[in-house]
Amino acid sequence: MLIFHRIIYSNTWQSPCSLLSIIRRLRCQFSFSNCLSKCYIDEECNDFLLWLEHKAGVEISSLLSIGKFANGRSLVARHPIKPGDCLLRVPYNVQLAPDNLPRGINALLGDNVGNVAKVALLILYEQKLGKKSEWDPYISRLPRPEDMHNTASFQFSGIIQDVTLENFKYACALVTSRAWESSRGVSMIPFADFANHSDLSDTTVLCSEKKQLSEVIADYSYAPGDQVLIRYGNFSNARLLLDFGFTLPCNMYDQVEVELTIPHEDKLRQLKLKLLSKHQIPILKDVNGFSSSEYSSALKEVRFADAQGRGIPQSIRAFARVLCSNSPQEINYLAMEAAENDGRVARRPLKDKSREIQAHQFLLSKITGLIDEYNASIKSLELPTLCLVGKLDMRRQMAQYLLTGELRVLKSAALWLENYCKT
Ligand SMILES: C[S@@+](CC[C@H](N)C(=O)[O-])C[C@H]1O[C@@H](n2cnc3c(N)ncnc32)[C@H](O)[C@@H]1O
Repeated sequence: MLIFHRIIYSNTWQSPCSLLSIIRRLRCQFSFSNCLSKCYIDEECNDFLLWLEHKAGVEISSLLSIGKFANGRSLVARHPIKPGDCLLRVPYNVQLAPDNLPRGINALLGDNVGNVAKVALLILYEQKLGKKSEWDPYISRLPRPEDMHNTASFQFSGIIQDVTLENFKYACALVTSRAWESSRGVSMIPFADFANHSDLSDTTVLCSEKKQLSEVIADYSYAPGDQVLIRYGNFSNARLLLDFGFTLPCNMYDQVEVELTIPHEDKLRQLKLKLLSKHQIPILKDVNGFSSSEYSSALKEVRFADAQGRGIPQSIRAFARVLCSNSPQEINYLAMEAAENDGRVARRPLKDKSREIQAHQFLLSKITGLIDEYNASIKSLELPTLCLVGKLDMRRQMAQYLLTGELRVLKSAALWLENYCKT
């Protein structure tokens, strides 16, 4: 996956000033200032900014420089910054996209080669040119393979000679973790790609087709030395780990994929499956047309345990109601009710309260089972015999953040379900 950007349709785009954004701003400023003491200016990387400005023929940023933090390089305020200031502006002509690939290589690529693979091949091509590459000051400052932790796997197309599977994987990981979706397919945006991510930041990379540039506008005030964090997207820790090689200690976008299945020994299985597929609950099929679970849905943190709150997704509850029905009459009734309303099945509480509670207790037992599994996994990471150092210890911490974040989501759902069953 890639980083998302927003397209600017006018020159006066501003982020909405909602209560959420005010809370985010306060929390962001707290987390920015937390990083201050650990920042060092990366002089070598700032020579690269001068080179980029020279290549672009325009100023890219007068307010930011590249600093070194505990979690790698990042953009840092050079001067006081106020909301609305333009933090950086990178013209399209100094961005790397699939159309930068030399024609000779492009001609060898079939239609099946995607944009990420094309930009990855472009990076490898420029890397091979070394100092002769017009992009060398940028390419040589990209992270090395040993600095990366992405867990995504890739298809190898074997297009260019001397490109090994290992360095192709590395180049694809570079692209997925630091390129933006763009009108040119996928674009590496030098300098902007030194910005680190925070789930709490409202700041994103904006893209103006009219001005042919990408820009970042400040949403907050910064003092010199503050780290400027942007939001790559509303990404869970699982997604961050897979595509970017890091996780956050408390990620507000964490979610857990819950899979439910109708047992094969259930005599009403076929009737239930028919009802579900007829009424907009998609039945999952794997690539071979088989399925180990009939239903899967993303569970997000339930912020208010109060059973009256929005609670867990309606579609999961609907599936549980169908799953727990125990007579053809009950199933027919659900079909009839769906037809009489908006066509969606089992969206209303079952008339028989004890059956409604049963369906929710079934969900609660599933989630409690998952909680036990998560607790066991977290415990196994704490074993004193598991003596990990350096990179491995860092990866252990990433796994811990991932598991504890998902456990938090599961616990919030379990609490909501308990309250629902009680009341
Ligand atoms: C777009 S680059 C940002 C610049 C990068 N830190 C560097 O040194 O070049 C994205 C990468 O930065 C790192 N990163 C970004 N945000 C982070 C965060 N909040 N915590 C830890 N690592 C982060 C991850 O390695 C990620 O793949």
